[in-house]
Amino acid sequence: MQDKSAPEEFDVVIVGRGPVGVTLANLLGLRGVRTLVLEREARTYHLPRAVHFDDECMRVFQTIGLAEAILPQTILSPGMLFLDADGRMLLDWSRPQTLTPMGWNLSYRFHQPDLEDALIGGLARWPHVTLRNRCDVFALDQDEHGVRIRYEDLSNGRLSEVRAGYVIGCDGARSLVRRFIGSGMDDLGFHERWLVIDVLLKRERDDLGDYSLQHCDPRRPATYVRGTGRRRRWEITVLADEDSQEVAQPAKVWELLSRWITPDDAAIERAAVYTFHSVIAQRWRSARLLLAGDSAHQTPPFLGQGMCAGIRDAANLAWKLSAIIRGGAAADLLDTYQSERQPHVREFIELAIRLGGVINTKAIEAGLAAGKARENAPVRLEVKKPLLGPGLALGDLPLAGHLAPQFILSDGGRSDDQIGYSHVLLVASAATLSSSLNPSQAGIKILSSDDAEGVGHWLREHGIIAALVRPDRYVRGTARNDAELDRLIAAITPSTHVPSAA
Ligand SMILES: O=C(O)CCc1cccc(O)c1
Repeated sequence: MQDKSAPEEFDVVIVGRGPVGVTLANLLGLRGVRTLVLEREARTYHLPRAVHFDDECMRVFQTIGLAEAILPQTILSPGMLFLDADGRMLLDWSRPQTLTPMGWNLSYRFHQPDLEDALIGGLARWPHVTLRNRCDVFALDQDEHGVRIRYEDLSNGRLSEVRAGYVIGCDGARSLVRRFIGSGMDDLGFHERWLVIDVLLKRERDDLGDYSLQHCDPRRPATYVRGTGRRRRWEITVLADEDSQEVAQPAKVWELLSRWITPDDAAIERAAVYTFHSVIAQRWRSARLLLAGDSAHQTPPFLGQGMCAGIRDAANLAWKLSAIIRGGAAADLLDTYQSERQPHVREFIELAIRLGGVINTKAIEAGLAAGKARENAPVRLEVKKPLLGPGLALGDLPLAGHLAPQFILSDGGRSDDQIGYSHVLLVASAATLSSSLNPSQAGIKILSSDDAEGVGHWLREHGIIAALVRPDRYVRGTARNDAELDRLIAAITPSTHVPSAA
């Protein structure tokens, strides 16, 4: 008979029910990992925070089977224009309106509460995933077997404890889990107060446009972002001598908005001063405690990449956790989490800071290495996706650490749906594999030109005969010849593959 006083056991406890925590919970749910999400607040925070995500994020939402639920809640972003104080275009960051190699559009705008509802709704599919709201974690004690998590149920003041193999802090900028890890923060130097104003238009205002706008007026830089439906956001710099509370008062807010809208046009949903930081935690892991999302890194918003970085953390981390918990992989697999993700997120934060420099000073050439400004023409900005940092990628091989594309299957479907959240070996023909090499025995799926014609084209384009792609869709390694293919398959030890879900 079970000892009634024994605490409940989970494989993973996630602290924080924001988009990063709940995406992670869905990924772990997919892999059969027993997961508990503990959230301090009662229900979805009803005000918007993040407003933009990219094609890679949508691919993660596809992986957890929620892209179709999320897509109707989004609008496509045509991009962002940087204008000088006289309205002349300095920098053009238009986005193609076609599908990218990820199989999705490059840029989506959304209302965060809608996204959170879809992600939280998705948890109901996993009987082994539990969400507890109004549960405030206050203590984490690690021993060699796991972590003891103590929390207060804020609805009745009752203290409870559970045990877990791992605790992931998706608990935001002021993370409690980070405090228990004892991590300091590397400061990348950008800390600015901005007034963030969300409004609901009372009537259509097509003249405001669909592009996001950066008003690079050194006197008072400002950002405009078109949201979904009638939602619009302005972010306006707070000047050095201004008081954060006073500048957020309705009269002052309307004064600042007056060049674009008046109270006849819109109602203010929220106006609050935020300090945008650029920091990265020095330690993302201490044994069984890990960080993901804003607890690990914070960026100025100018690239719209803050939440995206956290979703990437979740996609990188979940398959590694499940390989350890369900596949018997060694725990040092988790050492590759920070080493891979930190340089990647750092590159995005540094670019966002440089963009912030453009917005503040108009100094395009100083701010960006994006090409020379042509006479009377804006510089075009193209943002390249960074590479994964050092970790599992077989770095001396082509494409290692890059994202692999998603292919259209012969039956019209999408390759990620066939592959799932698993490793896959891309080969021109399954016959390429000698009988002694059997990746499927190691739980690795195989996708060939027979399944999707694009596979062969892509391999030829890069001069390779095979590519091993991880569950988070990053290329782990490739092969240019049979010897390299042998090496690639040998690298897929049972310690790092993800077993099929129960
Ligand atoms: O790329 C877009 O359309 C919006 C990105 C964004 C979101 C929020 C603030 C900001 O400065 C940029």
